[in-house]
Amino acid sequence: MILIIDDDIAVRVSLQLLLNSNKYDVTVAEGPEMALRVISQDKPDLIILDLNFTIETSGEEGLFLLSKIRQINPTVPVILITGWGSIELAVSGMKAGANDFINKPWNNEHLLQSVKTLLDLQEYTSESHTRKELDKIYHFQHIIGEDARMLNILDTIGRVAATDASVLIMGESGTGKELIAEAVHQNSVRRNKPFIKVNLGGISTSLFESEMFGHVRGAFTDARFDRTGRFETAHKGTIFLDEIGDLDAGSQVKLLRVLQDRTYEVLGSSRTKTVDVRIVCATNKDLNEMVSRNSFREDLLYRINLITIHLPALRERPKDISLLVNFFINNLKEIYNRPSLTVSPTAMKWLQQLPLPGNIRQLKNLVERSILVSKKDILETDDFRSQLELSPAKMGSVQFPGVGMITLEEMEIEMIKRAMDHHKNKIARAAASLGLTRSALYRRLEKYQIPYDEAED
Ligand SMILES: Nc1ncnc2c1ncn2[C@@H]1O[C@H](COP(=O)(O)OP(=O)(O)OP(=O)(O)O)[C@@H](O)[C@H]1O
Repeated sequence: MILIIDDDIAVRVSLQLLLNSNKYDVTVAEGPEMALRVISQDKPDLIILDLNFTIETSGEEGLFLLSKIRQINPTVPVILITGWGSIELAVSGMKAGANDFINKPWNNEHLLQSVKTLLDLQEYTSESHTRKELDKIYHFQHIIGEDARMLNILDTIGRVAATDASVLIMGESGTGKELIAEAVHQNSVRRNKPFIKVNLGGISTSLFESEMFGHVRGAFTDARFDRTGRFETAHKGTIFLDEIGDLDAGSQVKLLRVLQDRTYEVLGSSRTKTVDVRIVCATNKDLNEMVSRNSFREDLLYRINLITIHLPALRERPKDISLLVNFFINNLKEIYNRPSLTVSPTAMKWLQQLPLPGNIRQLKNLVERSILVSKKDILETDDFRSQLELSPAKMGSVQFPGVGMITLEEMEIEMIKRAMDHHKNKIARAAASLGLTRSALYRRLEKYQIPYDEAED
């Protein structure tokens, strides 16, 4: 049963009709007292709460009621209804534990989609599965990983793929965000419809609208032909918004509007179009931190993060390194027609100790380059080491201090401290990442009196 809480009879009736005609049982409550009674006695499956439910109270009473609801039932999904002018109220409501918010006047399709998504999500309870079990239920063919955190992630995306919940994938560059986004689509009912990837980092502010919503001929000086926007191409399928943290403030508002109402206008045309898409976003930026710096809109964050996946860096799951290396080798064996290719156990151990700031992408490139350069069937540490030294990822993000700012010795001390810190004082790993032997690292730790624990070796 769905409980609608609103003091406006017109809202109650129209929501009730809409939900009834879509086969949902509905109970209505016009005030807090009745609402709390229904929640305690009848345990609704979902609640729709109008935050501005008494005109004089500017939403305070609604927020208070929400906190009461959460005390009685911490898990029942709550959808808030707010006016466009009170987006801050919606954000406060999300912080207080609501699951979604809809603006008035609402779009029926969007409201029904939100109701269905939240009810579907409630049905799934998490339990741990082995990789074998997951592969029996879902399609994750190209995703390698057996680390417990990866299994958890695969389990989550398998379960939520069937719903229309928005998914936000966070993780460093090269950790497999795009692969996970594709898996969400492939495991959903939308799998036979388009999967459209848009790299938001690569779209300039001036082109954002025309790229995303399309334009008609003559909409602006260079618009010589009609152009179909990405949302229209993705209709009925999934849109993957990559690098969402790179979107400027103006484009954030435009994106928010379409995610909010599922409607947009093609540039140069006054017709409003409706779109039905699943939203999956990815970023390697910390969006929460960006919200606190006011460089990312909080209401937009709440629109995209119903489900958030944090992909671990490869160095946090070193056991997956050997699985990945074998997977890449097996693929490349066929491509390069070298059936006996393999990696020596020592080389495999060495690879597992690498910090790999470029994550899986860097490992994949490293394996491919090493195979191309070495003509041997059994690849040894040196085959990989020589290629790693040429790897752009190794130097990519390094910023050196200006000449005269720091001595070579100070730089060496700093790098050793960082490596020790990064590898949690594990001497062997820190040494490998610095390109030193263990005894060479010990000598330097002694020389510079950097504290270490031999038991950690
Ligand atoms: N779990 C995995 N198993 C096998 N291959 C993987 C896995 N994760 C990533 N890869 C491969 O690593 C490369 C990088 O992955 P992907 O592009 O998905 O990363 P990303 O996190 O989206 O990177 P970026 O942030 O730079 O866009 C791809 O070639 C992908 O096929």
